[in-house]
Parts: sequence; C-alpha cells; structure tokens
Amino acid sequence: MPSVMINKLVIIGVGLIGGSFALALRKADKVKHIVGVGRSRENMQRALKRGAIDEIADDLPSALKHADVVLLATPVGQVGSIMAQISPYLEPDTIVTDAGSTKQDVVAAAHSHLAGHLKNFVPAHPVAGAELSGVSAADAGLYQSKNLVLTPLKETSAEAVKRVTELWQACGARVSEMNAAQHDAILAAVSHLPHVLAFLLMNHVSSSTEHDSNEPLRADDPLRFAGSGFRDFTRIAGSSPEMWRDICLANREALSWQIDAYQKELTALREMLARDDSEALERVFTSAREARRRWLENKS
Ligand SMILES: NC(=O)c1ccc[n+]([C@@H]2O[C@H](COP(=O)([O-])OP(=O)(O)OC[C@H]3O[C@@H](n4cnc5c(N)ncnc54)[C@H](O)[C@@H]3O)[C@@H](O)[C@H]2O)c1
Ligand SMILES: O=C(O)C(=O)C[C@]1(C(=O)O)C=C[C@@H](O)C=C1
Repeated sequence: MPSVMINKLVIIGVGLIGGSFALALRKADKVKHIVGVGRSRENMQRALKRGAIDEIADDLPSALKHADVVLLATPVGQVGSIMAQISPYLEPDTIVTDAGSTKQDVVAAAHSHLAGHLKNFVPAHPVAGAELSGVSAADAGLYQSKNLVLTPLKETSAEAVKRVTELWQACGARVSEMNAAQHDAILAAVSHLPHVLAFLLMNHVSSSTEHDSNEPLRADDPLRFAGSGFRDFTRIAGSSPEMWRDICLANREALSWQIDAYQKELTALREMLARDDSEALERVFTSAREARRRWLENKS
C-alpha cells in the first residue's frame, strides 16, 4: 500500500466517526491535508486542537476544490441535503463516501442528488462506534479489527471501491461488501433493535420513579439498586438521540419487522411464566447462552 494515499480529504461532520477516521488515517500516514466542514464552531475548533483536521472550511466550493475524497459523517437525516449542496462543486475525480448506519436511504439520496457522480460514490458503514458523540470522543484505534461494510451501486466504479477499501483497511478495518437492503435488514437486528430496547428500558425503569432529574436518586429509587447487568444493557442508551432518530426513521421497515418478531418472543416468554413452565424457560435461556458463546468464539 502506498504511504500517502490522499492529498486532500474533506470530512463533513467531524464527530466521533469522522474524527476517528481522520485520526486513524493520520496515524497510518495516509493523508496529507484534512479539511473539516461542521455545524458547530466549537466542535470544529476542538477538531483542530485534537489534530483531526488541518483546516476549518470557510465555504463548500473552496473546501471541495482539488479534494481527493469526501467523507459524509453526519447523522443520516442530513445526508441528502448535504449531497445536494456539494454536488455542483464536486470535481469529476473526487471520490465521495459516507459512514451512515443505514444504507438504502443514503443510496436513494445519491440517486437523487449525485446522479452525475455515481461512479465515484461508495456507500460505506463502519460497524464500530460508541455511545459517545463529538470529536472529543474520536479515537485513532476505533476501527481496528472492526467490520466495514461497503454497499456499492451498480454504477460505482471498481477503482473507487478499491480506493475506499484501502483507506478503511489503513484504519485497521475488515472490509466486506453486500447490497444496501441486505445491510439494512442485518443491522436492524444486531444494532437498531438493541438500541431501541436499551432506550426504552431506560425510560421504562426511570419513568416509574418520578423524580426531578436534577435531584439525587431517592432512597427507594430502583435505579439506586441497578447493577452491572443493567449498566451493560443500557450503555447504548447514552447514544445520540438525533443520530438514532434518523437511523430508526431511515430503516423503519426492517426495524418494525424486528420489533414485531421480538414482541412475539416476549409474549411467548410471558406465557411460559403464566403456565409456570420451567423447562421451556430453561430451554430459551440455554439456547440464548449457546448462541452467544458460538458468536463470541467465531467472531474473532
Ligand atoms: N456513533 C456510532 O457508534 C456510529 C457507528 C457507525 C456509524 N455511525 C454513523 O456515523 C455518522 C456520524 O455519527 P457520529 O457518531 O460521528 O455522530 P457525532 O454526533 O459524533 O458527529 C456528527 C457530526 O456531524 C455534525 N453535523 C451534523 N449535521 C451537519 C451538517 N448538516 N453539516 C455539517 N456537519 C454536521 C455534528 O455537528 C457532529 O459534529 C452517523 O450517520 C451515524 O449513523 C455512527
Ligand atoms: O458500541 C456502540 O456503542 C455502538 O452503538 C456501535 C454501533 C453498534 O454496534 O450498534 C452503533 C451504530 C453503528 O452504526 C455501528 C455500531
């Protein structure tokens, strides 16, 4: 792999994901100059200070001039309007990629707004992250040994896919490809449903306690007695509400399917309790424990 792979990288949305991409490529010595485009001046100053970017963009036309690669790393609900804004200023050879957690919506937005640029558009999703947001949480090691899924369009050129693959590999990621619908169906099960469950469990337990959110927990508040199991299950309820609003709406069909299927599992378990069915309960828990053991052994 050549050492410097890109002269000018533009990151639109320099938060956890965009900032980590920048820091990882810098660490690997693969990029010369990084320009950040942001919404909050404060976060962009932080990105400069952390060394994630070299320059805060003054305007899109000058940011995009001579750009080799543009990464869209804002919440997915913003992606369509950003594509429409950048489209007039993209140079023919500039590769555009993204990091959105959903892919069918991003692909549809590209068809609407980047129609003349599809051969250089490479949709991507790093399956790595945290419940933290903003560039302060960015980490050069975030993508190490993590999955990165590409969902190229039929128009995307093999050369553009190769270049984006090399960039993510330089960040330490394991790159694979699938189509956008398959991606969204899989991620609904392993990422979107778990986040919804964590948010709802947190609300369910805390709303039953009815205290002022600024006051310390009351002596009889159930949350005072929540242990590490509750903490592990709800870690991801600390995630960005804006980001998860956009993900849930973008992938509503696959997510709704998962919610219905999960609801059936809950109903079945509720019936086992009602009929005092200890064998069925133990069977459910055993098969879950086995499935988790197999997953951890095989995921490497
Ligand atoms: N957090 C994760 O675990 C994770 C993992 C994989 C992919 N993703 C995806 O990556 C993307 C970014 O997520 P994140 O965790 O880095 O979020 P983040 O909140 O840390 O960063 C997003 C940044 O985008 C900026 N922004 C928002 N709208 C903008 C606009 N219109 N123009 C310019 N900047 C704008 C925000 O100010 C923020 O700095 C999302 O699409 C998300 O679905 C997140
Ligand atoms: O580790 C976390 O906190 C995450 O939520 C990361 C996580 C996930 O695994 O669900 C969240 C959303 C992304 O699109 C990819 C990764």
